[in-house]
Formats: sequence, structure tokens, C-alpha cells
Amino acid sequence: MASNGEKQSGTKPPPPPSPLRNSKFFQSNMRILITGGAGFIGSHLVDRLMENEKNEVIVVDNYFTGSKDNLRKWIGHPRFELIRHDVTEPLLIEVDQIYHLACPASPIFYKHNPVKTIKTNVMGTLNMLGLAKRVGARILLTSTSEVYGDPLVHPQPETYWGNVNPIGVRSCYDEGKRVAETLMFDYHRQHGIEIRVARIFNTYGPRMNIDDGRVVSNFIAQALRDEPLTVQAPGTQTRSFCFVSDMLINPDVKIISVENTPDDPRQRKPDITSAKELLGWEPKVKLREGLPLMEEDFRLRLGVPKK
Ligand SMILES: O=c1ccn([C@@H]2O[C@H](COP(=O)(O)OP(=O)(O)O[C@H]3OC[C@@H](O)[C@H](O)[C@H]3O)[C@@H](O)[C@H]2O)c(=O)[nH]1
Repeated sequence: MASNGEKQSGTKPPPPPSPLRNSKFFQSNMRILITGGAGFIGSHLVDRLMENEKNEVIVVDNYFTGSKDNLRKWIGHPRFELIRHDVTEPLLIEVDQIYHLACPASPIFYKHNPVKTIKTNVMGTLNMLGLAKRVGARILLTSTSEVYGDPLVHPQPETYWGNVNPIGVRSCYDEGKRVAETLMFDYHRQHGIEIRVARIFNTYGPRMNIDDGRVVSNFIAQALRDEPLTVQAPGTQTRSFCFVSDMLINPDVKIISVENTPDDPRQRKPDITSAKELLGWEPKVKLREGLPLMEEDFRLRLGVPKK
């Protein structure tokens, strides 16, 4: 679709899917690969796909931010396989569908080793697309709201191309995911690969990493420890949050509205203050469906006894 003023004329249609791909349309048993399947969203996706007895699920993960613990109920299951593998290395395997989730997603983790983050996004996606092409698999990439950068349009329609800093500390992730999206669409246009791209916004729920520095996990951990909630400056930023099971109902769902002030507020300011100090009142954190489960899980991990 043309937007931001650019005309898209003369684009040729993608080639038809390979005969290998065509044969999979009539197949009901699916062997599904999930990269990053030991992570927060990945493991919920595994649960969902394992519900279908016709599916065989293979997870690859390097356990940088994921954990075997998230998959413990499936380890040893005849339809389930777990491989320690880093997607920046090629993977030769026979599968029918690929869900490519592998990448650290929390800002503190992806900024920890930015070169590795961009390698994961670029080389990892190339490797997965190469695999999809070789075996005729359909592939889904989990992209991010961060492809919009500091959006100047609210809410962001898919036709909006974003406002991204190419040299900032978040670029390894923002730009990495943008290149990953480009690769997906180029493989589709050039090789007829069947693709899906889901731009995921801030997701929360059980199995979220307690120490990933994100606002939901921080607030819950702080509340459980009876500490003040920290709101990072400027304090006016907003996010749209999606509970993990709501996201899996329709992985293509786009939950929008990331409002930011114009002066690059996404570069975290060091002056962190307590919510009370900033707002003049202590905000009440509303726990919704599923959160009691998360709270229980966090209590256990923090060693905070039940009330
Ligand atoms: O303790 C905290 C943590 C965070 N925040 C603020 O809360 C907002 C949300 O921050 P988070 O770290 O939870 O997440 P971000 O929105 O910055 O990044 C997220 O965006 C979409 C996903 O694709 C990314 O993977 C992701 O982690 C930010 O404005 C941040 O400054 C706080 O006020 N207090």
C-alpha cells in the first residue's frame, strides 16, 4: 500500500508458491517450528499449538532470555521436541510451518548485547527464511510496535512507516526488526514464500520475566515488595497493553497507541522518581484476569509469602 507519499507502481506479483508449499495446503498434520519457544510468548504459543493433537511442535531456543522451565509440562511428550540452538546459525530441519519469535525483547536485555541483537534479527530471520524456502513452509515473524519508533501519528495504522532513530541505543532492536520485516517481504516477492508479520505491542502475563525491567513486571514486583512504583520520566508516556492469552487468540491483532512526547522520550532518562512523587498520589495497580496467577508466580520467585 502506498503511503508517506511514495508511489508503488510497476511492482510485479510474487511468483506462485513452490510445489512443496502447495502440497502442504492439503496436509492436516503439521510439524511446527517455534524459534524462541522457551520464552514468555513463545511458551504460551507452544501450549496453544500442542492442544491440537495433529501438531508436532519443535522448539529451538538458546535460553538467553527463555527458560526450559516454561516448557516443563511438554518435555518428554511424544509430539514435542526441544533443541538448544542459536538462530544466527543455520538450521537444517523438515517442518511445515515456522513461528519465528527468537530475539530478546525487553529493552534491558536487547541493549545488553546490541550486536548480537541485530545479528539475531538479521541473520536469524535470513536463516529461517532460507529454511522456509527450502522446505516450502509458511513463516510468521513476530515484529514489534517498536518498528514505529517515536511515532508521529497516533494511533499507528499499518500504512504508517514510523519515525525511527537509526543510530540510537534501541536501534539494534527497532531497526533489526525493520530489516527482518523487509527480508520477509522480499522473500515473499522474490521467492513466493507465504509470510505473516505480527507487530506485537506490550504484552504481559504469567511467565513474564520478573527481572526484565519492563513496566508491568517492575510494578508488580515493587508492589509485592511494598516498594514505591517507579515511573520513569517524563511520566506522560503511554502504552497499550495486551494480556498474553488475548494476543494468542488472534496473533495478527494490532493493539495500538504508543504516545510519546516529541523529545525522544524513549531514550530512558536516568531521573527515575516514585509514582507518588511524580503524580502527587499513589496509583492503584489494577489486577485483571490472569494477573492473580502472575502475582502468585512472582511471589514465589521473590520469596514473598502469600497474604
Ligand atoms: O519501572 C518502570 C519501567 C518502565 N517504565 C516506563 O514504562 C514504559 C514502558 O516500558 P517497558 O520497558 O515496559 O517497554 P517499552 O514499551 O519501552 O518496550 C516494549 O515495547 C514493545 C515490545 O515490542 C518491546 O519488546 C518492549 O519491551 C516506558 O515509557 C518506560 O519508561 C516505568 O515508568 N517504570
